[in-house]
Amino acid sequence: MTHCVRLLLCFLLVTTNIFSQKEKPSFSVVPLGVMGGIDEKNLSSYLIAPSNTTDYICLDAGTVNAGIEKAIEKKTFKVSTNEVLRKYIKGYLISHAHLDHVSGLIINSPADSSKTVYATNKCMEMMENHYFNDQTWANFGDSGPGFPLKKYHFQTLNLGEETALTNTKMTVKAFSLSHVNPFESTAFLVKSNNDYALYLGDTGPDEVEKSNNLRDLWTVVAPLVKAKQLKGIFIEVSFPNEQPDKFLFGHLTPNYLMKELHVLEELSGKGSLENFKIIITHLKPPTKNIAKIKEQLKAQNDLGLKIIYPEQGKKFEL
Ligand SMILES: Nc1ncnc2c1ncn2[C@@H]1O[C@@H]2COP(=O)(O)O[C@H]2[C@H]1O
Repeated sequence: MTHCVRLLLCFLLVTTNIFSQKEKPSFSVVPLGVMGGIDEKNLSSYLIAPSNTTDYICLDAGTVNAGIEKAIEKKTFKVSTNEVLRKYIKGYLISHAHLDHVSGLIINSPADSSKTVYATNKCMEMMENHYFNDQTWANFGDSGPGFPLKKYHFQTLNLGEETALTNTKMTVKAFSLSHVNPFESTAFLVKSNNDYALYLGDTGPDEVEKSNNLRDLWTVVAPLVKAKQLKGIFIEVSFPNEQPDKFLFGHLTPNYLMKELHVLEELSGKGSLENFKIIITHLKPPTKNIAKIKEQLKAQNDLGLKIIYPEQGKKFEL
């Protein structure tokens, strides 16, 4: 073998290795529901697991059963609906107690297996007092009113504290969001090995909510963006830019999303969001508004974001 050929082989080996390392995914995501209303078969709910495992945590649970069925139809899962529900889903992280984020959990609870439901204090109180209260629904939890059936362990998350997600190798940290101040929603920073995914429940922009919650969150995750450890951000855009601030109801538009992500970029460094994966959640019907949101985001994407529109039942990697 000539010297040149040896050099070429070395170069190929090194570059293939670099590229394969760079592209190695950390998380598998299966959206069970992606819309911000009104279709009850397709409301906010995202399964996330370390890549190549079926140890999923469900981020919000607006739609569960219909989403699993769609995933089976799309050949994402090759087992029964019951097996996905009972065995693959190891727990639920609930961002806030609005019905479009919890109705799937409530309706599926009689058929579910024993697992943990994680939420911050106020959200947990609302779920206990208004849903799993032995009146509007049987109390499948292990605390709260009536006769707790103890199927679910209700685990309250302390803000900013790293908490293990039982039966997975992932952990989570919760951060407060504002969804029509003073009503709170939550962002979840999920960790697997040394990589992270950030999921935001419904949120308004700081400017409209008169809050620092998003700036505080960007400050926490900016070093992870810089270090390329944050693999993607799930964030909502509910309305097109034409929606007046007074009718935002604690949500974002393309203008406000881009404003917020510019704050993140200021903190993480110029160019740091190029090709960064932003998964757009909670698009609200009608269809013409959704088309408008997509056009506006495309036109306003001056950060070079890789914008992803998740599809119900279709798996993707981060
Ligand atoms: N004051 C209001 N008037 C009309 N609709 C509202 C009002 N507050 C909330 N909503 C709607 O109720 C929905 C509840 O879920 P969302 O936060 O996704 O979006 C909210 C709005 O679409």
